[in-house]
Amino acid sequence: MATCCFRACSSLAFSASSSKPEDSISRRRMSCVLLPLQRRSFLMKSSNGHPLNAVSFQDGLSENSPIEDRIGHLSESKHNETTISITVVGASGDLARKKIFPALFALFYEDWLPEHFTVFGYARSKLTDEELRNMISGTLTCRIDKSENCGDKMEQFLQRCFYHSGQYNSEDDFAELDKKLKLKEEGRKPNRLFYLSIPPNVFVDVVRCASRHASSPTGWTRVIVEKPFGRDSDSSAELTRCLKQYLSEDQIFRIDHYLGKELVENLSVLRFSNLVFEPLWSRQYIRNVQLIFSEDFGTEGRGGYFDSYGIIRDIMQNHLLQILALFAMETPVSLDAEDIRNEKVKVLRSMRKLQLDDVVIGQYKGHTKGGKSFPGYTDDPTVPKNSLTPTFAAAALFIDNVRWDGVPFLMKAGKALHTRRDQSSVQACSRVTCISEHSVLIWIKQPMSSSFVCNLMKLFI
Ligand SMILES: NC(=O)C1=CN([C@@H]2O[C@H](COP(=O)(O)OP(=O)(O)OC[C@H]3O[C@@H](n4cnc5c(N)ncnc54)[C@H](OP(=O)(O)O)[C@@H]3O)[C@@H](O)[C@H]2O)C=CC1
Ligand SMILES: O=C1O[C@H](COP(=O)(O)O)[C@@H](O)[C@H](O)[C@H]1O
Repeated sequence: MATCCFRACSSLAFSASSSKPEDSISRRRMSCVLLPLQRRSFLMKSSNGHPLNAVSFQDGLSENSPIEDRIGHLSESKHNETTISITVVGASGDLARKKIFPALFALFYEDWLPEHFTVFGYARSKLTDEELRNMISGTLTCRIDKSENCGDKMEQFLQRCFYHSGQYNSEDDFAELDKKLKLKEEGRKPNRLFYLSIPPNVFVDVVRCASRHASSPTGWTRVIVEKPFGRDSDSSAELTRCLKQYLSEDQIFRIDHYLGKELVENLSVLRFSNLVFEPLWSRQYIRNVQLIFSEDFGTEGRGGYFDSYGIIRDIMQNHLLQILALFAMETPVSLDAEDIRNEKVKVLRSMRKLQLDDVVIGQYKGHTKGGKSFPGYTDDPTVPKNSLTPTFAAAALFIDNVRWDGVPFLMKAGKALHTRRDQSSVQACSRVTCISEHSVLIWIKQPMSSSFVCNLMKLFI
């Protein structure tokens, strides 16, 4: 169940980041969303069994009234109503700005948030509510099918966004956040969601502080955790152990947003629902598989997170490995999340231990092109000058099973490369018929309509 929600949530949250109108959020995918927030029907129940009733949004007493008065007064009339408070922790950062706030706006625009909800940004940076709104308003787009009243809707959404500055390990700061949340919740039964858009080394601090001082007293409390989940197996296990001191497993939603890319979601359907592909999907016809992540911009101020992890932990170990597993797995018993996960695990367990000789790493340097200068990785002020963190890596991986024996899975990932960012692709090339370069080319970042190119002539020669 949790996996289903996490996949759906990631698709929902991140499909909102594109500015292309054809990327409209599909209602099909929304039907399995992490936040069961459909305003009109509210048939789904939250994890603690409370229904998410429709609520009305009224301001109640004036801002100047004491908090207790406001809450006390309102709770008489609203104690049966439910509200949701979404706190984006790390609100000043790249992910929050580019993807999370736009995704929340898209939900709001499409009426998928309950009538009463509040969004809080939380980070150490000192910002006012207005500064947060200015920051995020630049990334909100009306890329949804109909863009009527978009400006009004943006304004309404921004008015529901607030900011609280605090340290990630300060219980006092989270207690202050709790007071502000209560004020906005106005006596309604609150459900609270914390989206951890921060480097993993502060996950546990935040979860400790939030669960002790800012969890919902009567509704559910859930936490979305971003990858990477630790630096290695030991730290990943330790992270899970620590999180579980404060949360039960069904409160934790782990996200890999590449699973939400439309084509990644459709990879299983492509394979298992099209009889033409499945017989060709093996060492017999596929010479190699390439998974390429290529961005034409660098860290741009994200060194605080990136430098401790590097490109392998940022992209390869999670996004690309997830795609590899989906690409290579055997037919699952069903397309249910658990069944797919079981098949993916089998692929990962069949993988040969990576040899150093099969890996290349690098770091981008500054250069000048056409009179314009491009900074190197260590020119980024958030990166230590002597950093050796890789920003590029390429590796040849092998799966030692009957289907894939001897077929290299080539992974490449890099920041600040020459190629444009929409050139991530999965390539498969027929062993027998690879006259030109590609037999099957799957674009991950492109909209569905132009993202799958299949040269049937070559496949069937
Ligand atoms: N950027 C993206 O596109 C994606 C990112 N992610 C994941 O999201 C998480 C955040 O990524 P992103 O937003 O890019 O990262 P950022 O570097 O932008 O960091 C987010 C915020 O965390 C705080 N921060 C940064 N470095 C540190 C540090 N060393 N210690 C404590 N706080 C710090 C900063 O806020 P302040 O100083 O104000 O407290 C910053 O604004 C990561 O786990 C990443 O893997 C996942 C998918 C996509
Ligand atoms: O997880 C991450 O992904 C982004 C790229 O995501 P995309 O959806 O825009 O392709 C990457 O820039 C970032 O470094 C990484 O943390």
